[in-house]
Amino acid sequence: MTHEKAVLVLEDGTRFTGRAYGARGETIGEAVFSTGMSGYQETLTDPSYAGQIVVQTAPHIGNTGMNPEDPESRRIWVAGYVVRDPSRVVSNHRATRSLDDDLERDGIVGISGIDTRALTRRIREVGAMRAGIFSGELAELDATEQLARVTAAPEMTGQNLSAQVSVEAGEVVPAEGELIGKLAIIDLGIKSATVRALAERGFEVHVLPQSTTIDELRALNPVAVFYSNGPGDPAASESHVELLQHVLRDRTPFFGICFGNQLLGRALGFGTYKLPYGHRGINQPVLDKETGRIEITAHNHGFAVDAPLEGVVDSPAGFGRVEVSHIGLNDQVVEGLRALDVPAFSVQYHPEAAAGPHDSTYLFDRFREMVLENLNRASAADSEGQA
Ligand SMILES: NC(=O)CC[C@H](N)C(=O)O
Repeated sequence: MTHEKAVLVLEDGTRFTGRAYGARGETIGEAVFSTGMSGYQETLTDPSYAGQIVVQTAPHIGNTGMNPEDPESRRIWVAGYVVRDPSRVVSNHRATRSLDDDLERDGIVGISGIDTRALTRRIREVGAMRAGIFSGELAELDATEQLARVTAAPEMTGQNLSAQVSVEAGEVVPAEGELIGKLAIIDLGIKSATVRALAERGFEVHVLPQSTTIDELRALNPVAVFYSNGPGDPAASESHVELLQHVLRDRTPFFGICFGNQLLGRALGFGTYKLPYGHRGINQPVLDKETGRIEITAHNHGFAVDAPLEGVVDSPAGFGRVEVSHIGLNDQVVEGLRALDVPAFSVQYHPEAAAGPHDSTYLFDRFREMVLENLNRASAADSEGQA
């Protein structure tokens, strides 16, 4: 355990002095808190956290180390990491490394030993803010200069971060069991648990770069298109919204998760807005309006779709009727959308869990059913055409 000093500075001027943790140096990002008691490996490797300094409200992190099975992507993506009391001992039969090893390997500047409860309350009162962590020599930098560096950084609103996290070239994951067909995933920051859940349901999964064009997509001729979770502001992702509008016009079945839900909302003509401090954790109650069932779900979002919670409305962009399918019960936020005249739906939360409860895996089955129905309808129309 080091006693080297580190400082965390919020853009409202609040300062916390603690110990250096992970890599040394300086990092600036949006400070957000995650209430997950477990699953730090999945949180850290979720590309949706790019650009964010993650504060863990659970005080003791690192106990189970890092293992080769649980990463959600190829690296740690958080811009910075805040832990009250990092575990000094790694104790788990699956662990091959410590959390500290990976934080250092990926150059993640962190801070420990600060009052994470006070910090979380500050974020909850003021809202998500830009923050900086300074350690090594930079911990001694003048406080005014530290604050100036924080406020000079861009805010999360307006940022398009997809290119930073997406694959550069397409990757194919074979289907398990009976093959349904090719599924095109637009990789905006996909997690490996999502790819697995889709491959397990018979899709040959094509993970495509975020820059994929509609001509490239049509050339692949997929049975369906999927938009992943990912970092950044959905309002800054115009090219992905336009691509999705082509997909909807082609009537290719569509499913989206998290960022994918926000982009479906925008493609249908709704707005998106920034939540005061977002939802990040693994025990968020969500109502499925269709069944009346309440699911406990995994969340990680700072933005949300602005659509009427009740009733069926016309898509402002002309894609027919739409309804909000799921509602977050803590604060009545849109947690899912369903189009009634084109084969498309999405959820704002994480049915793939990783980490989190598995209440919502039925959504992958719903998607599979929708794709199969669409294929049956197309082949029935074909044989009618031949008769
Ligand atoms: N996990 C996600 O896909 C996050 C989506 C978006 N970046 C948000 O913060 O709301």
